[in-house]
Amino acid sequence: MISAESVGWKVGGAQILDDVSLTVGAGELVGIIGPNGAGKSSFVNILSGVTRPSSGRITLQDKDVTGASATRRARMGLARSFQTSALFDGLTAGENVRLAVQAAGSAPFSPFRSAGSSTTGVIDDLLARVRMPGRSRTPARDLSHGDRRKLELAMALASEPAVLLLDEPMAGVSAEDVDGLTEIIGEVRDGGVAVAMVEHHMHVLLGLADRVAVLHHGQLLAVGEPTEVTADERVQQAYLAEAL
Ligand SMILES: Nc1ncnc2c1ncn2[C@@H]1O[C@H](COP(=O)(O)OP(=O)(O)OP(=O)(O)O)[C@@H](O)[C@H]1O
Repeated sequence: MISAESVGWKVGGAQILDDVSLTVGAGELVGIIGPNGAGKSSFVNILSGVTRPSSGRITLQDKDVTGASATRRARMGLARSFQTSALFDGLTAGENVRLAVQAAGSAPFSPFRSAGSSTTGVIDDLLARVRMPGRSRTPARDLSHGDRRKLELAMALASEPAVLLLDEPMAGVSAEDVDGLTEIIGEVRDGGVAVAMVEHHMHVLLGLADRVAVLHHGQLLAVGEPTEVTADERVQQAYLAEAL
């Protein structure tokens, strides 16, 4: 679904990413781990089109998108969530999702268009998918941190993406909400979406991911099934001993 081939990224003489290759297939969840500053967010930015790589190639659904903007990639089926919140606090949960649904729709985007009944149905479905039924009228600013992350997920799912990139979706979330988010993300993957996810909650990621990719100093140190990767001595030395 999405593929990075020998991706490199240089900034001001610093080699942030070096020869990184990784593919995420439909219905697969690949966890991206690595110490702080390893290049995980930079890699997600390159996959999503926020940053152009200095070398290498990105393909999305078998099409070369290396030079394509984030907007174009979104139209081609890619959605992402950010480390920081992207919600409109002054709007309700339902209104936030409605904006995402309308932005994803084929009709010209108008945030001022009133919600049609079909859009309302889609909004309710999306809120139900993220375990927030009946929260449509709650102002976003009144939601718990965990519910905010779920709402962001609902908004990312509004475009019915083929590929979903998640950058620390559980950062700062309570243990109870971590369980809920884990279930939701697992269901998204089981629905056939290719999911790539950066996450510091190691036990969650190792339990959820089909494969794990370890970045270290901008290079791909290892990639494989969670048990394989955690048993890798180089990975343990580089990272896991301190993280687990
Ligand atoms: N726009 C930029 N210009 C210069 N250096 C950058 C830029 N973006 C990232 N870096 C550097 O690239 C390295 C990797 O950063 P990145 O945020 O991708 O790491 P990370 O693995 O996501 O870290 P964390 O786990 O702390 O979020 C860091 O040394 C960072 O300072």
